[in-house]
Amino acid sequence: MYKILTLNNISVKGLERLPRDRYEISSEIQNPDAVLLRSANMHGMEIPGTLKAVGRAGAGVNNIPVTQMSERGIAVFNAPGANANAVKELVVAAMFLAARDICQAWEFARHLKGSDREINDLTEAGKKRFVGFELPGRTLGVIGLGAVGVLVANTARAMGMKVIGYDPQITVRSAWRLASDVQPVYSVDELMAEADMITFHVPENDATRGLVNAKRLGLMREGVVLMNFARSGIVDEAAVVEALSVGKVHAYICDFPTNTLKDHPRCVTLPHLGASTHEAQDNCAVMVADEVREYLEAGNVRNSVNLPEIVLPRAGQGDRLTVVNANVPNMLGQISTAVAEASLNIEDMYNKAKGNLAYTVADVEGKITAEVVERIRATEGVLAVRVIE
Ligand SMILES: NC(=O)C1=CN([C@@H]2O[C@H](COP(=O)(O)OP(=O)(O)OC[C@H]3O[C@@H](n4cnc5c(N)ncnc54)[C@H](O)[C@@H]3O)[C@@H](O)[C@H]2O)C=CC1
Ligand SMILES: O=C(O)CCC(=O)C(=O)O
Repeated sequence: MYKILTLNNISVKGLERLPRDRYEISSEIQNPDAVLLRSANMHGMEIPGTLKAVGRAGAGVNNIPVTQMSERGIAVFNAPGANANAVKELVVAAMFLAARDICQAWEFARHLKGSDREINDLTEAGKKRFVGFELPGRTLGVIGLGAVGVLVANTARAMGMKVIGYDPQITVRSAWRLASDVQPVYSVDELMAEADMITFHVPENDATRGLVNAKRLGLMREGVVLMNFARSGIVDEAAVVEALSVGKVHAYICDFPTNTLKDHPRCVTLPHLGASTHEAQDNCAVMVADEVREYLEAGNVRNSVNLPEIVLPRAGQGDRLTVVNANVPNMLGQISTAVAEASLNIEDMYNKAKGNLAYTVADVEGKITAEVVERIRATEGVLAVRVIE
């Protein structure tokens, strides 16, 4: 029986992928084989010695101590693209919220007092405060052209906007999907200087933290609109509030309320709703549950952020050995020697590296003994060993 610890509510559609005769799932389980979560913060959490996999039902993994997981040979999975449409739709909504001052106008209307005639008079007198602008012809800058950024860029093009994009590590898959008339720029500064509206779709990491700061705000056009549905840390909030207060930034719409932002009249903060649609929750949960199940039951790796992609069809009737190890020389030699010296023939084998880690899957003829496992486990650089019958 595999034990799954959930740290957030995971859609039932996803949990249904883990059959109850093989999986015990609870938010309080001890000694879990895997953790499933959404935005729960795993930093500082005691990592159970039994843990083999972490499944993030979403895109961003900055709430997971990935380095620490890698050091223990624990696979971390996510659900790339599974919530991208949900985020895109909210970003498109944000563009209209900002262009037409919809939240501010609604707030004005909600506070009107008097008879309906008086309210009508106040409405007609007050509406000039909310004259907006239209999107066609405006320039949208998209930083990060991955699953979300590509959808946002393509939709903005379809709405008649000029779109410029920056992503020095764009994948071939994203490049294929991106509308051909989205124009690339080659630096963040260039994008910031040329856009009327800017949207961020990058992970939060050392390279993107503080991406928007006072210096960069100085490069932007007067009355620029900023939208952040990526992570709060990529924006220096104090600098943005200052720029909002002097009118340099027309509006900041984001998914991350803080005390600095939530009451500012030109800032709209939503409660991290980007992925909060039934469809996205189902998509993410199904994708990540399938990935974790395939890893636990077959040792195959799909969509891991720290292990290489390895999907090896099962060869023969014998055991499958899986080893996570440091990506250093002679690991494969030592693993296969341990197997060979136990007189086990390897029928099929796959080894691949990703960053600091390497992963090996080997199907052998016959049973792998506890002695072989212990020998491999004791090898310097080996982080995790499993035998799948
Ligand atoms: N508000 C919400 O509920 C959600 C927020 N997110 C956030 O949005 C981020 C992006 O999501 P996806 O598009 O699904 O991820 P993705 O991994 O498909 O795309 C991220 C893109 O950013 C690019 N990138 C990385 N560093 C960059 C840099 N320094 N400058 C420019 N581009 C850079 C990558 O090359 C990649 O193409 C996630 O990491 C997550 O933090 C994602 C989904 C939901
Ligand atoms: O699960 C959620 O609601 C948050 C989604 C998110 O932030 C992500 O996928 O990176």
